[in-house]
Amino acid sequence: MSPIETSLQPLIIAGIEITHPPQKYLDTTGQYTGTPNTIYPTILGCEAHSDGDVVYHSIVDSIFGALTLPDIGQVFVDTDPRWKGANSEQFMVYAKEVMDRYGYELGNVDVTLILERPKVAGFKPGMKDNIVRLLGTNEGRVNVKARTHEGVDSTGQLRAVECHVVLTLVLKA
Ligand SMILES: Nc1ccn([C@@H]2O[C@H](COP(=O)(O)O)[C@@H](O)[C@H]2O)c(=O)n1
Ligand SMILES: C[C@@]1(CO)OP(=O)(O)OP(=O)(O)OC[C@H]1O
Repeated sequence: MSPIETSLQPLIIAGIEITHPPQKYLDTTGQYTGTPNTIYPTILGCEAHSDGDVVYHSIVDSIFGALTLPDIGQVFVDTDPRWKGANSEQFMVYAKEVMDRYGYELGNVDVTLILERPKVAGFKPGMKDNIVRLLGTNEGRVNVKARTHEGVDSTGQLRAVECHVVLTLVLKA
């Protein structure tokens, strides 16, 4: 993540644009302020080749992993101009198609988003709805959690966002 003036795109998480008031951003490199360890307010954006949707990318990678397939970066190469600024929904659609083709459906999925700020509690229902829709499942099988990194390392300093996904696939009858 970085100030939106640098990222040139907003923070998109599980298909939701995370609109928010300026957050206190700690730049330990001094890249933006010229002064290391300066805290200053900024609207955050996501630096990525695509729209950088960390939740969608992590779910796609988990599906590929469960099917013992190559990872998302091998399937959607991050130098390919087709994915520049791409809406990551299409990666989810593709992963669902692959899952179907292999004869599997979602068992359940538990997403843990690690993001210091902004707070995302109000966005969780929309995130969940999008995942349910794209994986062709129901709301009893999808969980979205969030937590901070308690100020520690690049995630705690708002320069990064992390996502852990635990997912099961079930062979279709
Ligand atoms: N970006 C975030 C991070 C966390 N939350 C919610 O805040 C609660 C407390 O999180 P801690 O890491 O401080 O324990 C928890 O319920 C998270 O869901 C959030 O909304 N946005
Ligand atoms: C899907 C891709 C495509 O460029 O998205 P990126 O925005 O580069 O994001 P990342 O999750 O770092 O790597 C996966 C890429 O394959």
